[in-house]
Amino acid sequence: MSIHINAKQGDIADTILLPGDPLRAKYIAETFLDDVVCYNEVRNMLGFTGYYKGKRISVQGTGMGVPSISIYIHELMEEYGVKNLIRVGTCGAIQKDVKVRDVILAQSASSDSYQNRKLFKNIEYAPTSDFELLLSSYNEAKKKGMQIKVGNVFTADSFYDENGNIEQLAEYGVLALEMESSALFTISKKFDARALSILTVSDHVLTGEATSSEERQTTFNEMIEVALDAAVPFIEA
Ligand SMILES: O=P(O)(O)O[C@H]1O[C@H](CO)[C@@H](O)[C@H]1O
Ligand SMILES: O=c1cc[nH]c(=O)[nH]1
Repeated sequence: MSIHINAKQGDIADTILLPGDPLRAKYIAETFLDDVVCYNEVRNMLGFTGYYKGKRISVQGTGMGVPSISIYIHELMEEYGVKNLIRVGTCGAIQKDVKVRDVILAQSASSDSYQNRKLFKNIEYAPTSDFELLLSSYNEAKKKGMQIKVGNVFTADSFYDENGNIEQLAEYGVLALEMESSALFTISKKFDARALSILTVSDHVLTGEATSSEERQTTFNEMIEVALDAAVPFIEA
């Protein structure tokens, strides 16, 4: 047991999907996995382990923002030995050619979070996803005929940001805003684990367009299937 996850050793697979929303974790487990066991209900941050195409995999809600995901991934890697972590989240697009419902593979994550500045002091550390997981996901998305985007995302510390510099981020190639990937990429490196974020564009920050909940469900399914199929080659048992 760890402070925020009351699973026993061995309850959590070495490969895990990480949605922000714990109910998305439940949806993924119930829709895509077989022989599912719920291993965590602490704070309702649900975690499940089951089988996908015969391979053992877990799915765990992380909550919203850098502090919340940092707690869960730290405990998953330090206490339970998790080795492959794939965030399956939503984001807001800030480029004209990135459309609502597109799926983005986050190659890297810029951020205004203070966490890495505190950690690295004067160094501008560049949080980067795992290349092998990125490549595997890209190939799976192409196999499924999806228009996948790959690039830098922005991990924002505030959802409602009065001083957000969206235009400059867009000018410098950032594709979308979300709230967890920079911490996921940074902390996973420390634990010598692989990490990637796959994000569905739920809304467009420039135009205000947003998906309906039904549409989101279908697009989420594409993202989840990419994540699961990309993860399979990395699962040992
Ligand atoms: O849909 P999730 O995975 O929670 O991701 C996005 O949605 C939340 C904000 O609404 C933030 O956590 C952001 O990163
Ligand atoms: O963090 C997020 C998620 C969706 N849309 C946004 O603008 N920000």
